[in-house]
Amino acid sequence: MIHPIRIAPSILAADFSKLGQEVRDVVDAGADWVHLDVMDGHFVPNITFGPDVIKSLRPYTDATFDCHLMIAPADPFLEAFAKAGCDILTVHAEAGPHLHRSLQTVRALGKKAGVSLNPATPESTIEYVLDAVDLILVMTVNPGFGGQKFIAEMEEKIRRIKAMVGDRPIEIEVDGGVTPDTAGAVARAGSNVLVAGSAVFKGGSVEAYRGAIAAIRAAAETGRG
Ligand SMILES: O=C(CO)[C@@H](O)[C@H](O)COP(=O)(O)O
Repeated sequence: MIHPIRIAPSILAADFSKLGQEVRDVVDAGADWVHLDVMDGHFVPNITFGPDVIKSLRPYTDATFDCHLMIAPADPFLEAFAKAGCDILTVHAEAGPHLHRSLQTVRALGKKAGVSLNPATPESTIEYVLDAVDLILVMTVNPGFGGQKFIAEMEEKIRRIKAMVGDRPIEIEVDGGVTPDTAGAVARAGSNVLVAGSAVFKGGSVEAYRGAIAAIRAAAETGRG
């Protein structure tokens, strides 16, 4: 199944003193989804925000809230994130022993279920949950921080995941070091959702966001074509 290219700016790189306005601006600038990086200081060595902050951002846009839960355990918090207004809830394959149950819980809450893989985690880890997922998030950096270098070896992993997914209607997302320079390669490998934090927000204005999103989209669409 061919999904459209979607650009999902990560607000991890936005100005946290005016997050609501940043969310509105980045959607006005052409973002398809808003990517929300939830970090717990335990699963990853950084802390960001939780469901209350996401709930406070919800009125700023109707765009899809793509929530990447870098927390362990995730299960006790899934309902709170669903109620906060997340549309997609992505849990890490490494975050708990009962991945299939976590994914089932997300769908039972009426949300799209995503699974994420750290760079060192092989794609075989998710072979038996493919029918329980709507999205696979391939980390192209080690999670925890923005502004890191894209790990080029992940292109092969994306290709393998794309082949494994086959005709299933699963979106393949990449996250970490995505810029106009790397977008073509990840789209060619088979991903259609591109998360970008610093490459989008570094400009600091709506016009700069618009230019960065357009450049990433053009590179991805050209790379795919
Ligand atoms: O989940 C993460 C980091 O853990 C990402 O969403 C980053 O925030 C992407 O940032 P850039 O590499 O695009 O700056």
